[in-house]
Amino acid sequence: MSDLEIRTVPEADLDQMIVLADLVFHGRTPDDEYDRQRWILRRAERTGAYAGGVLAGQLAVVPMRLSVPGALLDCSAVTYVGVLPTHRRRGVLTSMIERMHADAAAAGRPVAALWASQSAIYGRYGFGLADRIAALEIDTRRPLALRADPDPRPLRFVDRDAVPEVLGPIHRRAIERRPGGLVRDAEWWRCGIVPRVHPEHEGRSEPRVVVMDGEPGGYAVYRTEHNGQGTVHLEDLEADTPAVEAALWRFLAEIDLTDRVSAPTRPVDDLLRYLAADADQVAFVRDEGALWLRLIDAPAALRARSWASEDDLVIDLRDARLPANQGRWRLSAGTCEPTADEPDLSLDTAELAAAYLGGTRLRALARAGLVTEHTPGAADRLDRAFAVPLAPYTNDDF
Ligand SMILES: CC(=O)SCCNC(=O)CCNC(=O)[C@H](O)C(C)(C)COP(=O)(O)OP(=O)(O)OC[C@H]1O[C@@H](n2cnc3c(N)ncnc32)[C@H](O)[C@@H]1OP(=O)(O)O
Repeated sequence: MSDLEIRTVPEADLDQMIVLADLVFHGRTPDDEYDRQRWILRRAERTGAYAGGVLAGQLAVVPMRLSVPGALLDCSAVTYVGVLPTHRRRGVLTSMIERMHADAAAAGRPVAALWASQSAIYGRYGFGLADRIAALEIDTRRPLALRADPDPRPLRFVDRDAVPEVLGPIHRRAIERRPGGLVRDAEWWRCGIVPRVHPEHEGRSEPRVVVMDGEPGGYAVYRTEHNGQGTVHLEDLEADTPAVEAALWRFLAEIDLTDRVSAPTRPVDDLLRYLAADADQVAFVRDEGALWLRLIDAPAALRARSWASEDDLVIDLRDARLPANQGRWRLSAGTCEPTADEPDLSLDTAELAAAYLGGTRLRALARAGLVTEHTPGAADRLDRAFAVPLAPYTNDDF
């Protein structure tokens, strides 16, 4: 590490960041994607590890707001992490994470979040896997029979320019109901979400956006593909009510010249699994880790989130990297105060982060030996306090 300098990446080096990302992720950013990548990086706080003027490592933070139970919190959304294969395993990532921790604390952001390329990387830095996404496949060779009546109002297509204004309020209501979402401003809708390009989109249509106007409302963003078999690839769907949601699923299932809907990034408690009259028609093909969360200021994060029970208990929190979080805290709705009382529960900050959005049970972590109960039933009590009506869900690519 001694030959490396950790400093902010100037705007002049943005293209170097894209080249480094291509190198470590084994890809090639298409020419028409460079502008969008530069746009993301310009918005970001950029950390570089320079070896003799050459960018050998990088980490970007996009300041965003994350929905947590009952609140929206300022969040460091960490992305673009990479270290040259010639410089790996010398502590470069660790140095960049330390800087990210310090910057997030200085900016007063209580949490940081990321999508991990590999699960083995981020636990050591205090990140816990806070939510998961499910992949659904619908066989639409036969009509999609539903157990509830779809909202009969008409749907309409939306032009790309109108997306922030029309979809924005629906998405905002969705993330206020369900933790794990990120607030999307108009620029993010325009550049970050709808036109996003992935290699897997090759051969697929442009994103199509369909909406049911008014309140309750809802929208779906999807692409189609016809390659022997016609497929509808769903990217995003939010609805205010089950009836609107049913109408959107019915629409997607009935698109002519297609016989399959693939929805790879749905909530684990997606309503369609319960709405479908023939459960075999909707296959739950996979679930995988989504958002990793880091409690930068654990007391502030704990005070901010709502509680589902009237209880109070003492936790003994370990945090090797952010000592301000460390110690005994008495928790109840809206409070997190230091205490000298004996703890009911001891746990590491990564486990608390995993449980924070309500998507991971402390009871399960205690059974796995990752959380220690000093008072029998304490894990269940904190689970009851952290309980959420809808499973946390993140479908924001950053
Ligand atoms: C949010 C995102 O952007 S996720 C994308 C992450 N980037 C990638 O996966 C691209 C390819 N990989 C890389 O660029 C690098 O290998 C990185 C960024 C994952 C790691 O960078 P490095 O500088 O090598 O990490 P560093 O040397 O600080 O490692 C710290 C510790 O993590 C461990 N570690 C790092 N990467 C991994 C990994 N992929 N799997 C398991 N352990 C790992 C190291 O062994 C080391 O452990 P130790 O402290 O017990 O010795």
